[in-house]
Amino acid sequence: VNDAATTGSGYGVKGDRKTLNTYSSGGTYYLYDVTKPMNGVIETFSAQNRSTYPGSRSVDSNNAWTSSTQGADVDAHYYAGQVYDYYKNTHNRNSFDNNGATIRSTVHYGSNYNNAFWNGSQMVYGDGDGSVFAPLSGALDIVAHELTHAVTERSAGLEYRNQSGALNESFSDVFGYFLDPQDYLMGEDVYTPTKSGDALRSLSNPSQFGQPEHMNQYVNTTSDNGGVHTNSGIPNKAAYYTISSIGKAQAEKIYYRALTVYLTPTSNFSYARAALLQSTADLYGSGSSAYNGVKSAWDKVGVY
Ligand SMILES: Cc1cccc(C(=O)O)c1OC(=O)C1CC1
Ligand SMILES: [Zn+2]
Repeated sequence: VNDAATTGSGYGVKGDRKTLNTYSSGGTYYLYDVTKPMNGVIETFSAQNRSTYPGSRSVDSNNAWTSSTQGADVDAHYYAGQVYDYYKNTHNRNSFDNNGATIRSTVHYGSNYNNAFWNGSQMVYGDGDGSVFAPLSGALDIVAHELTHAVTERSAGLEYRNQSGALNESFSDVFGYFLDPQDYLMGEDVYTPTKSGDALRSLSNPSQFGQPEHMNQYVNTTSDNGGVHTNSGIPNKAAYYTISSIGKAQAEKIYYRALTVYLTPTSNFSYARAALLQSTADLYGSGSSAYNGVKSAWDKVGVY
């Protein structure tokens, strides 16, 4: 029996059918994707509802990943591959470290765990409790959000507190939008599965879910590392104004350049405005409509 890259199929968290890049060895199939360039590997594990990672490799006997508990594994694997492809094809970045680092996800973490996070080496997803969240890897914007935390960590390194932390959060939400641009909502595919129309956050209307959207509404607090998931509403609104005025194609180049060339661990909102304007000038000129779009976006949220 020889080892080989194989193609499987399965159902995601929402019951949607997906084709999967898998691997067969010794008669067992693994969620192990070896199809990416420069040996970039994507691999998915299960914590089997314990609070340890990475847990054990997700396996299947016949490469048909169709059981109800495999949806989280299927989506974590498939969406991580999509995010890899986005960063490679759109920004020529080879994995989160730009050096082909293996992208590892662990699903079924904890019990009824309503969280997802990048732990510094890998992505980790809870199954949710079925009321607040369905399994969290079931949303492409969440997977992109988590993997962008890794990109940020390996580039700007924005410290996860106060304004730099809110920028860290915002860049993850903004790239979540770039991956999943049908709407400006975050996490809507898995948030409150029994209730429609709501989401964790909105880039276009941060205040709809309790976030500020202007600098004069900045929340000074010690909770949540200085309100990083709250104050991200301000740069998120600026991103919304930018995208809706200059379009996604130019916006994503500007945001990627700011994140990887100009931002630093202690950058605040005002520095982010400057970094995005400099990136726009580098790419499209300081007299471009893109430059005016970025400038007016940050003017509107009161950051100078
Ligand atoms: C659900 C959740 C809880 C705590 C932290 C994060 C975090 O990754 O910051 C988190 O994930 C998100 O915010 C993703 C975008 C929906
Ligand atoms: Zn985050």
